[in-house]
Amino acid sequence: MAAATLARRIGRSGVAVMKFKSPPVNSLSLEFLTEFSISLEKLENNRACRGVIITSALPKIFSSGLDITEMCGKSIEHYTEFWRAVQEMWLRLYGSNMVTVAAVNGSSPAGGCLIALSCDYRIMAENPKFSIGLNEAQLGIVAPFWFKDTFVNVVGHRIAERSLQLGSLHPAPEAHKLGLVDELVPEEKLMEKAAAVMAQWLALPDHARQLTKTMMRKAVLDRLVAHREEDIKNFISFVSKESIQKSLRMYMEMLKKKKS
Ligand SMILES: CC/C=C\CC/C=C/CC(=O)SCCNC(=O)CCNC(=O)[C@H](O)C(C)(C)COP(=O)(O)OP(=O)(O)OC[C@H]1O[C@@H](n2cnc3c(N)ncnc32)[C@H](O)[C@@H]1OP(=O)(O)O
Repeated sequence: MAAATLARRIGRSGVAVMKFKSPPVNSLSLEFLTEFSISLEKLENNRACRGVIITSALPKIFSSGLDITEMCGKSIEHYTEFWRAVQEMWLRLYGSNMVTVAAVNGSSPAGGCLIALSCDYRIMAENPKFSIGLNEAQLGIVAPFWFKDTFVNVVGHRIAERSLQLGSLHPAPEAHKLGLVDELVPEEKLMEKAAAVMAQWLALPDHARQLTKTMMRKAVLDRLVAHREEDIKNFISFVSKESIQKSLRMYMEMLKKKKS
């Protein structure tokens, strides 16, 4: 597999850097999600690793979100496997005991935004051309409850409600103002800043920080664990509707037309 790549820099600092590299836009295919989850699991089980910085190896794009082609014209079995992989990735990342820092070096719509929101801290390149948000409504689809819960836990109910209903993609300065990202820095300083933030978080005893993180996130994680099969059924019934398939096809066509 060659989708998400992991530069193994778990030196004395105990910090790994994971760089997404799945051209052209780091879309989250089944293969990508599977590799990402396996990489996270390996790091989680590595006692030498206490933190991970997640970033992109591609210019201008952190991740374009779920791979829309995985949700178009496929079988029920495929939708089931795909959605389980999306859930798995989120459960691992949001529930990670490691310190997780997103160094958002490009645009990050929908599932890409979810990855950033699931980290402990988000630093974004201060380029107003880069945007981030849960734009599902713009595609005629609905962000699942656990995307919404993750968003609410970062920005609060009112901002999440407005942003979700409008399917807003916020340019970096606006995302910072809303609290969607914690800091903006010049792109060339992004990794340096991420390492500094990581060092600050790792200065605390792991057990206290981990128990606190669990306390803050457990209810939201438990909700998906308790409703996992129901959530898969919901996804299948939603994505199998002809009206939704039509919306997704039109959106893909719009992306292609935008180029020409
Ligand atoms: C009950 C619950 C039910 C449903 C919930 C489902 C939840 C879904 C969450 C999601 O994540 S949905 C995905 C949302 N993603 C987007 O809306 C992003 C769409 N992409 C873009 O806006 C742009 O591509 C970009 C800003 C990321 C990059 O722009 P640019 O650099 O100009 O590249 P292109 O637009 O030319 O794209 C290159 C190439 O990649 C294809 N592509 C882009 N995004 C996706 C994607 N998410 N999935 C699959 N393919 C994607 C695009 O069509 C181009 O393909 P070509 O064949 O024309 O080269």
